[in-house]
Amino acid sequence: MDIEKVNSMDFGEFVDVFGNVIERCPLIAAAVWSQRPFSDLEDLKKHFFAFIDALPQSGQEGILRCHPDLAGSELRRGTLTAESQREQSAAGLTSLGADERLRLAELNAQYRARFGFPFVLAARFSDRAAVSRELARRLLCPSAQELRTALGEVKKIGSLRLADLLRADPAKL
Ligand SMILES: NC(=O)N[C@H]1NC(=O)NC1=O
Repeated sequence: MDIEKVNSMDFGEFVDVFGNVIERCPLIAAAVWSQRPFSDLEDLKKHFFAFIDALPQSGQEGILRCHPDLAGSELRRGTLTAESQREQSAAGLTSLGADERLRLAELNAQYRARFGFPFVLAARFSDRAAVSRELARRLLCPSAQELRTALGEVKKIGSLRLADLLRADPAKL
């Protein structure tokens, strides 16, 4: 899909296509549509990220709370979004043993209790061992730093999803 195609989309089509660039936050795509035309993919990505950066902390935490746990109950129940399912599969989180799943569930619960939002990590840049390691490490970080790190991961996830939609090299997005 090229940028002319993106710029020609009406509101409904744009939100259908880009509504899950930021997990379960179609409002962001709805707001970005108003900024068209976009000069290129980089410009499109910048608008998604500028919206996130402009939110108050409560809104940024809200975005994090829209993310399902990694290897959590939604994965078990089969209720993840298609994108999240693919990402969690790519990191090997769909084939964890019972012990590993339990350990991740405990760490996820500790993280949520400490920060008030779920642990977010771009799973496609990771694997099952790195997810637990990173979760244990970030659990010890100061809250303000952790909010910044988590939003950085949301942006990595969004970049990869945009790259998939536009079939571009994520490094150039
Ligand atoms: N909790 C969390 O990080 N979830 C996200 N990560 C990812 O790569 N896809 C997701 O849904």
